[in-house]
Amino acid sequence: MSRTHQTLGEFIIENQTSFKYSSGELSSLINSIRLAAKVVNYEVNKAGLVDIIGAAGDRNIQGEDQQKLDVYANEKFIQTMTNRNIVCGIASEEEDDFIAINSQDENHQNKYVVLIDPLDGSSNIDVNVSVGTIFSIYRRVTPIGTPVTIEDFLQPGNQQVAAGYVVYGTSTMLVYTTGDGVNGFTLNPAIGTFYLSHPNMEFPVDGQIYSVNEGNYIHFPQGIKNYIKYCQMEEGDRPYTSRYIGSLVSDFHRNMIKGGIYLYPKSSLNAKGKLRLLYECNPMAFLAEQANGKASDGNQRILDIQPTELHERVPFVCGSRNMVEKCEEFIRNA
Ligand SMILES: O=P(O)(O)OC[C@H]1O[C@](O)(COP(=O)(O)O)[C@@H](O)[C@@H]1O
Ligand SMILES: [Mg+2]
Ligand SMILES: [Mg+2]
Repeated sequence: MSRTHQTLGEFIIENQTSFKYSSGELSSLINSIRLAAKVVNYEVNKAGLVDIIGAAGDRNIQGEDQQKLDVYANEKFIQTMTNRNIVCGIASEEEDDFIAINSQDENHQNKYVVLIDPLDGSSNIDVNVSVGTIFSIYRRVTPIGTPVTIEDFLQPGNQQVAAGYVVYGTSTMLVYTTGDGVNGFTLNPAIGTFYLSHPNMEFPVDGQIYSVNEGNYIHFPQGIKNYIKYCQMEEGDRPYTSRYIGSLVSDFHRNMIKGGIYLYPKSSLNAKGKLRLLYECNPMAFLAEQANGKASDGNQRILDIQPTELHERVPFVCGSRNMVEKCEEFIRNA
């Protein structure tokens, strides 16, 4: 039987040369993320049967109760990338500070740092709703063979060399970009191989879905309230459909396929919104732009924001280009 789908491994090798810094190092890094994703997927799929659901008992630096699967996924991704000696530094939602990996060893020639949200959508773990992993990759800016510093992590999103996510849903998919479009790979669990199932993914420029936690409506700025009302009005192709899974990865993935907008605005509850710039908004914004979509904080392009802290938050508006522009218009005119 001739195989119709290319494997992720074949795709990585075939496209290695189209990557301007191509030395095989980034390919090995994506491969190690692929491996860790399979290990985490195995646990996610049997969450409920094994002691992997519920709180782990600790809080992360953001004051959130860490779920057991947050901790497990964090360990697996860090372990895999460290064991394969493929990065010089890692920052994670579940780690207070960045981790330097052998970077002070002058023989250590690794150039990349990775920022990761090991388990996205933690509130959905125990209720069997899809969750994800998000990753963002940069070339270090400090000299090779010297210890990585915070500078290597606080780079604006427009300096990312690769970004992606894994969605653990009805099927498990790995979706990523190296700045040359966005491609999606589906895991065939029977043989543990990812196959190219969604080549050249693109946001439709317009959509009919809006994704926001309307439970926070009264706390939203007037511009956001006006935009939500606009989405709900009987006019033209509206009202749009409201869909909110509560896992950024899953809401983004659906909206990229069907057309839609995801909002996590600032509010009187969270002056800067909830989502983290470095390992949630920057990677999703890079993917969105590579898929002909758009991402901003309501005013400024996410990828041009200069980060100042590892776990800083920003308001997030992301999705189909025309929908994001309409939302920005409401914010400007409020
Ligand atoms: O429950 P809320 O306030 O609507 O927040 C949901 C959002 O928070 C997140 O769960 C934050 O991510 P983590 O689960 O990685 O902390 C997003 O995935 C999701 O979009
Ligand atoms: Mg998250
Ligand atoms: Mg998380």
